[in-house]
Amino acid sequence: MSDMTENTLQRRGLMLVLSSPSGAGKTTISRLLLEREADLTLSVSATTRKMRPGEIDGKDYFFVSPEKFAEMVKGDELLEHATVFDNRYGTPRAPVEQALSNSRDVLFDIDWQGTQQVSAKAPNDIVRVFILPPSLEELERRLYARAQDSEEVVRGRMAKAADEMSHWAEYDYIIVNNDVEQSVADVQSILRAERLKRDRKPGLDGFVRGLRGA
Ligand SMILES: Nc1nc2c(ncn2[C@@H]2O[C@H](COP(=O)(O)OP(=O)(O)O)[C@@H](O)[C@H]2O)c(=O)[nH]1
Ligand SMILES: Nc1ncnc2c1ncn2[C@@H]1O[C@H](COP(=O)(O)OP(=O)(O)O)[C@@H](O)[C@H]1O
Repeated sequence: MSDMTENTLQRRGLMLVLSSPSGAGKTTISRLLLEREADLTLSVSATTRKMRPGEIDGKDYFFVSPEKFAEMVKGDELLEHATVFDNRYGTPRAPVEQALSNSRDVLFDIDWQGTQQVSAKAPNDIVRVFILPPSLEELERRLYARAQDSEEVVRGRMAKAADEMSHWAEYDYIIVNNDVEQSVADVQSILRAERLKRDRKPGLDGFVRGLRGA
């Protein structure tokens, strides 16, 4: 008789990456997802950018000096890192490894550069979702509606949007963020299906052999 305990079917945690041009709604979607998915942990990035009103150090980002960031890179403490809008961003490695080994899924809000690096390091564990705005006009409206960036910053982000969006084909799933509730439901569907994938359940072979009486 093979062991048919839940343990046999425990799956490896997966790495769910959300990318989008700035202002398309990634942060909004991520927050709702984290409220609704108990097994999902956010990877909190380190960044050298300034804190925005309402942001919390250690929750939204680890806000660090350029010197501290350079130290983290040198000490190989980051799983990936990149420069975006003149600021440096990176994913601390240790919390991600810990969450995955505890069978938790990890949510990453990182850009295409970071996605490429994580894809190269963990091709079997990564699930990549790209979020598009319904239109360029709406993207601009959302950047202004957020009202946290100056006109100059918004112009810079709009100029960067086309560049970011040129990487859409490097992602597994594409969501057009018209309606937040629909977008969150779509990401939940992706998560649900990906969690059921055969490859994520190393104990499946023994389990099925047991069912077949082999
Ligand atoms: N490669 C990488 N990109 C990151 C990381 N954290 C955030 N980003 C990206 O950096 C960009 C700017 O993020 P942010 O300053 O929060 O602006 P926002 O996207 O407008 O909210 C976004 O595209 C994020 O996805 C990270 O750890 N690594
Ligand atoms: N589907 C949507 N419809 C309308 N406004 C949205 C939608 N998704 C996000 N927003 C708004 O757009 C702005 C940018 O969203 P945010 O989540 O901060 O984007 P990002 O993290 O991609 O930069 C915020 O003011 C947010 O409330």
